[in-house]
Amino acid sequence: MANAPAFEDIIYEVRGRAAWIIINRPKVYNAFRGQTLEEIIKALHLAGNDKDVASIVLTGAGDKAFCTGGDQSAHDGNYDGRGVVGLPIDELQGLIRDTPKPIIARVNGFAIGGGNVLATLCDLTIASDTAKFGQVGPRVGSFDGGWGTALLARHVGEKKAKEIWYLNEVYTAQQAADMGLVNKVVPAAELDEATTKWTDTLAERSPTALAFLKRSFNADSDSIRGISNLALHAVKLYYATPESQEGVNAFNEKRKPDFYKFLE
Ligand SMILES: CC(C)(COP(=O)(O)OP(=O)(O)OC[C@H]1O[C@@H](n2cnc3c(N)ncnc32)[C@H](O)[C@@H]1OP(=O)(O)O)[C@@H](O)C(=O)NCCC(=O)NCCSC(=O)CCC(=O)c1ccccc1C(=O)O
Repeated sequence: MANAPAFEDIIYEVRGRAAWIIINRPKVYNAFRGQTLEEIIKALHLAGNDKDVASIVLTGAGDKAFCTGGDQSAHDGNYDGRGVVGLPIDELQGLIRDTPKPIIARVNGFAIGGGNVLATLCDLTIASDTAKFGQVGPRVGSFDGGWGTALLARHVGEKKAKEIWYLNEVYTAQQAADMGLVNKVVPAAELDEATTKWTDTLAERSPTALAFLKRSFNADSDSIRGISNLALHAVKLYYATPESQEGVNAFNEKRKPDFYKFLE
């Protein structure tokens, strides 16, 4: 690939007519730090502007995780990068919607926290039968009050979205498909073949029709962008509190958080 930037946290590959963006931090279950998001943003621009690329696949390395959200070991009341909470997360989330090519989440393991939000934002989701989905915010001192709640509720309905966020259960790929969070579940061994079948089909479709369809679907839910921005600034204030820090510390210390003292 000519002039491809050097990446450390991701792998960027063009396979046929599809660009594959693979989060490559398996030791932390493909959790992201500031640099990871910067690299995904660069890769999306690269793929979006490449005339040989018809669609984009976002996935995680290995078989344990798609992405488990923010790297809790790089979270000290703020993450370690650029942006409102030390992550350019709003920029990435907006870019997933604004890139005019279809983006497929290939979910190969845990899609948790901010990783679940990334899958929620992708145009299509294909999952291995071993994948697991869930939200953890109230357990680890975080929340996504924008795309992660409002767009999720459009996919699964508001009662289910509340259950996901309030109870923090882990759902199987089939349960996620039944609730509308996943388009297709395939045996783990067939995940790449099934993903490639989709990207081959997308490569045969009219790119202009696909781009207008994507913009059209987005136009209807774009008011969530403003809510997301507001919620990001709210979460910044929350991250500065001992209550949020109790959640992060408990995860890093592998113990249950003690939130009782914060009840008002
Ligand atoms: C994913 C689990 C449920 C898996 O559980 P289990 O199978 O028991 O494995 P573990 O032993 O827990 O984990 C294995 C190994 O991986 C490490 N790890 C896992 N997840 C993370 C992580 N997120 N950060 C760092 N490290 C992680 C874990 O420590 C283990 O390492 P060892 O060295 O082997 O001990 C479970 O792991 C789990 O629940 N993980 C927590 C996930 C989490 O807390 N994620 C962060 C949520 S908050 C977030 O994502 C916000 C970031 C963000 O994008 C945002 C910010 C502000 C506003 C909006 C957003 C937004 O998301 O939109």
